[in-house]
Amino acid sequence: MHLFTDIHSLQGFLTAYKYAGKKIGLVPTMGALHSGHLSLIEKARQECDLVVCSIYVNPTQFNNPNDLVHYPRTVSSDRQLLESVNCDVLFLPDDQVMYPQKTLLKFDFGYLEHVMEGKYRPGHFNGVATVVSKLLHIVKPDQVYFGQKDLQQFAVIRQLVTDLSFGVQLVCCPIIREKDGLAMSSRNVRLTANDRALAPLLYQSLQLAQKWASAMSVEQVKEAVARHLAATAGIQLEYFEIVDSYTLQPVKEVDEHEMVSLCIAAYIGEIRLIDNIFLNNSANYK
Ligand SMILES: Nc1ncnc2c1ncn2[C@@H]1O[C@H](COP(=O)(O)OP(=O)(O)OP(=O)(O)O)[C@@H](O)[C@H]1O
Ligand SMILES: CC(C)(CO)[C@@H](O)C(=O)[O-]
Ligand code: BAL
Repeated sequence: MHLFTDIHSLQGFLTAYKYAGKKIGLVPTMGALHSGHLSLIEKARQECDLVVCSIYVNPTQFNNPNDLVHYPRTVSSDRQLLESVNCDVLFLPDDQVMYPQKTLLKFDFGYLEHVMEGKYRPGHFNGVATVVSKLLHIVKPDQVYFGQKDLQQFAVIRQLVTDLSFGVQLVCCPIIREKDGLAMSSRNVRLTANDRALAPLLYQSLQLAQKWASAMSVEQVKEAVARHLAATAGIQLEYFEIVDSYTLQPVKEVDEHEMVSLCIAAYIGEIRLIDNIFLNNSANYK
């Protein structure tokens, strides 16, 4: 695997592939890689001639400084994992490379960021859009791969890519889970043993809500999920929403929308985790 830490050398390397008409796939990550990330690399491996993974813990998307300081960083095992799935290129920039000056960019994603992650993590999507724009400019991939776990991020990036005519194809990959249903996440390693035992409750709540949604109103399902989680000390629900999978806006009735998702965010002890499932019609989400 080729390792690049600066933009000039990376672009020099990629030029030959672009001239030869090779298809380039980009998988942006913040490292501390797990099988969820590797599934994105593997999908890119199947569909592209050259697979580039970026690892960069992007400070501008962290609304909580404590979360940034404690974000797991495991570069040497990340490199081994990337080798194991035949990733071609690792782009590993530092803050000076990505932000040689304080960025003044401001994005406004309107209604897309007034709910859920945007509401509870002010400035988060501005930081995500900034760094994803930079990565797309730097690598100029044909395809870029993201996980459904960050569903709202995917919707924001869809808007960004169209608004700014990036001309890249977005690919949304399914959520990879632990055996007990917990969505894989880099932050899971920060859970205490007790909290790790509680964490599968998030996915269990989504599954219950999916069942309840066939017989109850949206409001009743939301209340039932809140009650279900309130019964467990150690879990603090931040939001549970039933949303249109594209606009991310809360729905009043499930039947009025072609694609609906159930989305949850909660603190398990000190650690904030998110998860979601498609309620219906999950095939071919783009
Ligand atoms: N369990 C998973 N299954 C599939 N894709 C995932 C999973 N977890 C993360 N991803 C995707 O991997 C990409 C990089 O995510 P990131 O590096 O933030 O990892 P993460 O596990 O989501 O970490 P954290 O949630 O702690 O920020 C994103 O597109 C994200 O949606
Ligand atoms: C897309 C991303 C790599 C941007 O920092 C990050 O938000 C993530 O890992 O989902
Ligand atoms: N996976 C989303 C990155 C974040 O939580 O900041």
